[in-house]
Amino acid sequence: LSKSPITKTARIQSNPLNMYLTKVKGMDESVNNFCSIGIIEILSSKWGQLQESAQFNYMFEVEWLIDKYPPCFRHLPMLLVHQDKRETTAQLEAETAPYGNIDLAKARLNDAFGTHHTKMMLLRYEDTLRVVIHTANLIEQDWREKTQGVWLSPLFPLFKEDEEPRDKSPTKFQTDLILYLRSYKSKAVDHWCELLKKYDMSEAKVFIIGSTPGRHTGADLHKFGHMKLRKILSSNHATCENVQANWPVIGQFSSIGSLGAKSEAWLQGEFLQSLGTTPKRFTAFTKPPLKLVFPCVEDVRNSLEGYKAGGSLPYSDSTHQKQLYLTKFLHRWKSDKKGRTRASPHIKSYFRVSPDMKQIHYAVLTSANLSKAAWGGLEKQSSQLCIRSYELGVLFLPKIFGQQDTFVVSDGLVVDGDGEKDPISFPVPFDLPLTRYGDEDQPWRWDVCYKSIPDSHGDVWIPS
Ligand SMILES: O=C(O)c1c[nH]c2c(Br)cccc2c1=O
Repeated sequence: LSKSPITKTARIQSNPLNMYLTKVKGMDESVNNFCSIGIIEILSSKWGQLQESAQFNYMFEVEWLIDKYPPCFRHLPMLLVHQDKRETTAQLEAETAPYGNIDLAKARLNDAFGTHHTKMMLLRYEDTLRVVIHTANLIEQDWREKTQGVWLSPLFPLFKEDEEPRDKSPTKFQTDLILYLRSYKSKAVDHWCELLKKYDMSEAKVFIIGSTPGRHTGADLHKFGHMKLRKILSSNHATCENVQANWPVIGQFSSIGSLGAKSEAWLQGEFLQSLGTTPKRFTAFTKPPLKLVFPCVEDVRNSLEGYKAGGSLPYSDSTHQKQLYLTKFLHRWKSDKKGRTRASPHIKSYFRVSPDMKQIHYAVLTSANLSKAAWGGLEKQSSQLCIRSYELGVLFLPKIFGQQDTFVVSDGLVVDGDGEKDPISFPVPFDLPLTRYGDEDQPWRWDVCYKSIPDSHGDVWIPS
């Protein structure tokens, strides 16, 4: 370790979590070297000879996507899984018509409030398969100047001929991913379920947190949404001696739904109950502090994209006016330590941290914004969970990664120690401690005019 007494460099394992942030165009290398990755690298031929792939997402630019694959892979079979809405289907049918190798699969929705948010790539190589769960739409602007999150699975090997295929993951990753995929009830998606079964996923160390539209009850009550998270956080996988009731829950997202007239209705009710669950039996369930991270108008105005970044932050004023209580929970998007303050957030991440913000009990990377449609709303005396959208995320628990109790928060001064015993730091996308909204700060709303102060491009924002 360095000799000089002042610079404390902690030996921290580099990236055993396989958790990345997306590269930001135009940012200096230090930003783009810290746990960063781009779509070209994800799809690179360095991982092996691709055979076929599936892209689950919400927004697609087909020509742009094809161009991100290595030329030698662009003719291979590709499945695009998208939401079953007229305009999306029409657009995709038109854009994929010229390509004979691209098939489409619809994710049926039960109602107009549901969305297919899930962002996942399934990449099958000659004798390995990779799962990528992330937060970016398959459009150029989502991968250029925003902060997005990407979890890369290991390259799962095929089971050997004489091996009995079974879920060897310590987190039941394979079982839960297939259960989620079966909910599409789609032949094309079922093809991938059959493929996934052939791979040894013992190295998958994250838990699947998926949401699928429906009213989940009985044995399914804890299979999806915030109730799945509650179930895992109450299991011994989540045992953590250090965690206390006063450890805050942090939610960070790029959109907010209608959460009810009072915070106790859902936000500080069932949602915080789930995210604040621990295996410890505290006397009564004491609500932990809740801190929310969502860009204020100034954060958007000063971003690399300027007000246009707000086009991907679809929080509506009419919704906000019904839940002004939210403002007291809100914190700004600030990421100076990672040089990402101006890279507007489209990532969604949730944490439980120590009051001094140096230890992390758990981390979630997901497509799910702060909404009941995504996480689910309990009904019928909490006997059923109503979910409207498809969402997919992964939960990181320190124990599964061989940590004693928690992940640590690296303040950037890290040396790539790869010793098994070195603590693991989680690449938290924003600065800790958090920065509260100032008295004059307002949450960004995409249907409000901002014309008194021009943005970083000299533009104003006049929503149509
Ligand atoms: O989670 C996502 O990917 C998104 C969901 N809904 C959106 C709307 Br509505 C308008 C603009 C951008 C998005 C978006 O990015």
